[in-house]
Amino acid sequence: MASHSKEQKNPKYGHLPLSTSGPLETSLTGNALLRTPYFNKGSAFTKEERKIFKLHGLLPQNIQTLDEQVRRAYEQYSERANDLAKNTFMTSMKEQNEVLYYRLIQDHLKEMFSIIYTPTEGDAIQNYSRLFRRPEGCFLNIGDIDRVEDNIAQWGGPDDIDVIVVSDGEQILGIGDQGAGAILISIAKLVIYTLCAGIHPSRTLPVVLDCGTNNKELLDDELYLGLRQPRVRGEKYDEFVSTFVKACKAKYPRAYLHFEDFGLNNARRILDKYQPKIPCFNDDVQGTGCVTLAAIMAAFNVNGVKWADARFVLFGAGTAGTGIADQIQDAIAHETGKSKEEAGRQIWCVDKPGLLLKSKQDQLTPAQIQYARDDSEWQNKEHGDLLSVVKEVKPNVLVGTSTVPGAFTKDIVEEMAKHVERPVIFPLSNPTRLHEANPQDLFDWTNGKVLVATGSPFPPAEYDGKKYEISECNNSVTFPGIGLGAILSRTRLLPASLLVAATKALAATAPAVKGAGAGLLPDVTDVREISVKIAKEVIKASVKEGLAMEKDIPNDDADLEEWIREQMWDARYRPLKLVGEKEATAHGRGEAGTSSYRRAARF
Ligand SMILES: NC(=O)c1ccc[n+]([C@@H]2O[C@H](COP(=O)([O-])OP(=O)(O)OC[C@H]3O[C@@H](n4cnc5c(N)ncnc54)[C@H](O)[C@@H]3O)[C@@H](O)[C@H]2O)c1
Ligand SMILES: O=C(O)C[C@H](O)C(=O)O
Ligand SMILES: [Mg+2]
Repeated sequence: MASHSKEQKNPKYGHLPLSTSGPLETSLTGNALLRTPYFNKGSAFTKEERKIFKLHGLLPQNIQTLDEQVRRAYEQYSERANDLAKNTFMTSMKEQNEVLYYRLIQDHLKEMFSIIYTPTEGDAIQNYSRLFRRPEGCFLNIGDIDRVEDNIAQWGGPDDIDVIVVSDGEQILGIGDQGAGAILISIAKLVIYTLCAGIHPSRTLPVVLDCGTNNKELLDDELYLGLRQPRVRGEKYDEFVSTFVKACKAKYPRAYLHFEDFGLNNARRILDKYQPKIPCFNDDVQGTGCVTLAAIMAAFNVNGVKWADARFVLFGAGTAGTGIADQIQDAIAHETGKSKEEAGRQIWCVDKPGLLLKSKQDQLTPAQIQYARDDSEWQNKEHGDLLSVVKEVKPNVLVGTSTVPGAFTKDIVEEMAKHVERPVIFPLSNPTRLHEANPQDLFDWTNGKVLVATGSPFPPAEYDGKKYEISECNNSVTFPGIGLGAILSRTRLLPASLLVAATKALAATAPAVKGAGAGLLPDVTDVREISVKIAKEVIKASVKEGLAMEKDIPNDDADLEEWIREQMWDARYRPLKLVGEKEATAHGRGEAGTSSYRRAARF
């Protein structure tokens, strides 16, 4: 056992273990208790609880186990006609009984991951205003900046929130501007934090920054729920983001801030501004970079390519593409001792106008500029399209974050396979229909030589009578563990060194070396254990950098892992303890903000 005590030593920054065992305290009874998803056990309330919490007459007589409830719920789920209907079923389940919701997913993780997350969540986001039944999360209005702090404050006291996921909805997956529907990406990412890293579900806060939308379909839709106006940009936008960040810092000083699916012109800029000031993370830039780098490391272990010689072509040099480029550049520099500038010369970025060139610098974003090539290298060489670049560069690795479906054509892939023995090809654009290539085609076009990973889940490919697992190279493999490490160490900042530690921890778990047919990255069913490993390395790196505010972190590796596991929330019913009656609040999170609810939520 880890040697920490359960007392709160320093209420502001010191030790506050996220214990997840023992009774939950609540003042709710009767219908109010049944309607509070965090406490509701439905038919699983025990005889004793039914008496104490005044539930007689409100439930059928038979008392059931969580397993029995899961069986029934799974039958209901299975009867839904399509993936989107399954997604909405799961949303209702979450609104009724949180433990049952998470247990149901945990027991059918492989099957349900794509329903509650990418790609089906993308469809739910596109249909947000049509499928809407009940609000969840915090909706901030750019027209009402003065209210931001009050709005944020509604989720409890300074110790009550561990992680905030925020999106402004401008670039949701590869489906563009989804306005207020972006609240669902914040919610989905938080579900993954809980599911994959045991982050306590009541200590999370999903937020959408509603800045308007430029999506004409939404603006024309009379049922659209967000601000019906063009996106606000410029100073007002920056003031909105900055007010939001300040409010988070003021109200929840211990919370870790995760930015998701911001537009190309804002994602990197916002990260660069806040990364030196608060513990924050941009999932599309950094999470994607970490998981892709780990997958490349795994691929190099299989095909024996050396970092010093490797050539990379990145197609779609936007938020994710340049995030990946940065991680690759750092890895080359670290592995070979080359300068960053030299390392960058092994990376070729292709975007809409073709290869990024220095002569076009004024059209490039600051994140792209460092990868722009000297025009002199390309005189008399074709560089306007991906095939020409592949012909010249002869890359070992080709990554797609372009949102252009089918962009990795047979010609391009065959050209790549002519020059390298085992091409590494990652079509990463989500959702599924936007992938640059289908993994089965990649196997067929390369005579089974390709090493592949994809942004969304795919079934195994088959070649020459053999099955090949297709690993999901999605930031969901990394961000939960990074968040867990950041939260438990209460890291003051999240600099690159902590992300390097996370990437190495993930790469060390790669199964591909174990034999042909295995994927490059671990399977989603192993993700909780992988999150422990990632969190452990993030925590150690935070301590090493002098950034950890948590004082009670065990030194010994085994103790540290145990300490992490102990604080991970798990979907099971805990005994309830009545502590003085009150009514539930309207927003359905229980008595958020009152001490009894919060005590209950933590202990
Ligand atoms: N697998 C993952 O974990 C993961 C993570 C983040 C993003 N993504 C996916 O990557 C894609 C891009 O996301 P983003 O946030 O970087 O978006 P973005 O808008 O910031 O970047 C997209 C880039 O692709 C370029 N592009 C568009 N059309 C092109 C074309 N015809 N040729 C070449 N380049 C073209 C754009 O100019 C832009 O630079 C999305 O589909 C997203 O779902 C996947
Ligand atoms: O949300 C995902 O599935 C991954 C990534 O953050 C994306 O924007 O595509
Ligand atoms: Mg994203």
